[in-house]
Amino acid sequence: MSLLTVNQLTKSYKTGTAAVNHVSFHLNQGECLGLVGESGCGKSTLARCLLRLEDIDSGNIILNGVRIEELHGRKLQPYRKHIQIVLQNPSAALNPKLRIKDILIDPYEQFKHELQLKHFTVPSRDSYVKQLLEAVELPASFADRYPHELSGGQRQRVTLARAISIEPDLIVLDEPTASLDVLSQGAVLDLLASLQSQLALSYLFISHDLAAVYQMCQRILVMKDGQFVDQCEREQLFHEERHAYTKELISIY
Ligand SMILES: Nc1ncnc2c1ncn2[C@@H]1O[C@H](COP(=O)(O)OP(=O)(O)OP(=O)(O)O)[C@@H](O)[C@H]1O
Repeated sequence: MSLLTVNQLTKSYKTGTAAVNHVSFHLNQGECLGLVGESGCGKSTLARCLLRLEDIDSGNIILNGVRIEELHGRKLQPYRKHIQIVLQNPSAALNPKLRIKDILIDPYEQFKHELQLKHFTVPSRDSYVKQLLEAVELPASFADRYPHELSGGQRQRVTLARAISIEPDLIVLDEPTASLDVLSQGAVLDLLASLQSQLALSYLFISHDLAAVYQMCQRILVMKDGQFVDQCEREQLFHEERHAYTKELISIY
């Protein structure tokens, strides 16, 4: 079943041509959909449009059967809890002045009146934070630390814990392992896969790293200059009939 359907989405900035240009795709419930393309092709812009962090020029974004592209403010709020995002740089994503426990409780505080959690329970704030840290394989004692007291890989686990805390349907992973060393990258990818099955999550997995995309995703979209030039099932990624641009990306990585 389609969780997210995007029709002819276009977004341009005042400074140039369309960063995302008439893009259409769907993402199924439980799927990990890959999005690859070189720097500047429009991946993050598309991600921000899906999160409604940007207004779009035209097109539709349909989430769980509801058109959300024109919703604003309080009307958009109920849909925000269905999509979360994890960004490349966990240091920038975490407020340095807050302890990890306060960072992790924040989305819950924001949405608690409309949440129906199936996996986590909230008998107390401490217990909930402990469950979240456990889910991303961090010690409970990290609750009292500040972000700068964690390694890059541990900080990325905290951003993941925050993203899963309200059990969204979809997480947009925008280069989630790009700032990590190779060992941490592998560990975070394994964790993402295990969280996906435990929490029945769907992912839009944006990455330069074709090996990671191949490992994680069932289907792959290839973007160039704001448009999709190719798409395929995972098994077809290295096939001869791929678009010349896909082959170029494969040859680089
Ligand atoms: N806020 C903005 N104002 C003006 N132009 C922007 C803005 N954000 C992005 N762009 C432009 O839109 C295009 C797409 O950028 P975007 O960040 O979406 O690419 P990307 O594929 O995510 O790149 P990367 O992999 O390097 O993050 C680029 O030409 C970029 O310069």
